[in-house]
Amino acid sequence: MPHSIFIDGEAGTTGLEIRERLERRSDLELILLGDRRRDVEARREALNSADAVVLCLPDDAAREAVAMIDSPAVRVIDASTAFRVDPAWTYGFPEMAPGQRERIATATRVSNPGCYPTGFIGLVRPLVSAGIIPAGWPVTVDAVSGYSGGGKTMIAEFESGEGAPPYRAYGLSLKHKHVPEMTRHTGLERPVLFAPAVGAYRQGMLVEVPLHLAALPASPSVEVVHGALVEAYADARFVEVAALEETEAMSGIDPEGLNSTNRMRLHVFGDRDGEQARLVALLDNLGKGASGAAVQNLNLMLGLDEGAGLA
Ligand SMILES: NC(=O)C1=CN([C@@H]2O[C@H](COP(=O)(O)OP(=O)(O)OC[C@H]3O[C@@H](n4cnc5c(N)ncnc54)[C@H](OP(=O)(O)O)[C@@H]3O)[C@@H](O)[C@H]2O)C=CC1
Ligand SMILES: CC(=O)N[C@@H](CCC(=O)OP(=O)(O)O)C(=O)O
Repeated sequence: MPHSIFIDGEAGTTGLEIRERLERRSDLELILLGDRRRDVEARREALNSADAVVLCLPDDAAREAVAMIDSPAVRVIDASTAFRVDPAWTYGFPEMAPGQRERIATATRVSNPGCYPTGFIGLVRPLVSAGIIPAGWPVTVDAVSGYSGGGKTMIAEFESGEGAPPYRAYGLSLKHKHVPEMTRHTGLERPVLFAPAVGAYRQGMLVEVPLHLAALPASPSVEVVHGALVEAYADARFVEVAALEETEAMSGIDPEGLNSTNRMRLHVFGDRDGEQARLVALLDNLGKGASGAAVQNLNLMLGLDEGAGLA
């Protein structure tokens, strides 16, 4: 019998992309509310009758939805920021650490990572674990996202034709909602300095961590940093590390390069005998950064092939 799945927020940016990935599958059956999607009683019934629910809602609405679930049998994936540093929830980044995939598979509450944190944690956590970046190190992350990262409201702003800028730096208060998540799940002790920006293109992102290698305790080379990432993701299906030869031949990197996939590619730029490196993650904010990751987690929680329905 197919597993029944309810996407709360089915008509939003993230919800629609999840729906597209699920509705062509015969092993899953979607509970769709259509015009009744804002009807609290209809949602309550769907939230309690599905085998698994994926919440694609703003934070407050996600908290309310979780409070509406009485059935202990329902498995929950939340795409919002609400539970990403909540110890009662399992962080849904299967490639993040040994054993994480298994923890997700047996969890009833999984928080789907943010798009920027997926790139940042993907780049930095293995280096902290390997002792290359000390836990107390001050770390900076710069990033640019397509405007779909801001959901329906930002899409409307950029597609209205009413003068949205080609590029906008934001997060200028240094209190972006992703900072606690980035800090917690890398093992860093100081809040990460996060400098995000949004560009006038729909989808895809670059997340970059500049490193002064010579200032780090062991003055690691570009090859040592790259080697630690290669080792961390040796068995990963959706996270890859570009070969140094490939990276060295690149003169630019397109944030749209992995759009419509659930993949993330990590790069280590810099001279092999140099003192600096630029670590850059490329991903689709709506792929591995949101909807693709949610489907990957759903597959794991239902005991299915991790990559079912994913490119
Ligand atoms: N966009 C992205 O790249 C990413 C988004 N996320 C997270 O996913 C979640 C959804 O974001 P996104 O899809 O971009 O947002 P959108 O604004 O595109 O969609 C939000 C959806 O939530 C529904 N909704 C809003 N308030 C309520 C409510 N009180 N009760 C029921 N439904 C409600 C809306 O319904 P209606 O259709 O009726 O308006 C809409 O379908 C957010 O928490 C966001 O932070 C996570 C990673 C990346
Ligand atoms: C361009 C843009 O505005 N992006 C969003 C983040 C998108 C995202 O990942 O939101 P989650 O918190 O749900 O993960 C922002 O910076 O708030």
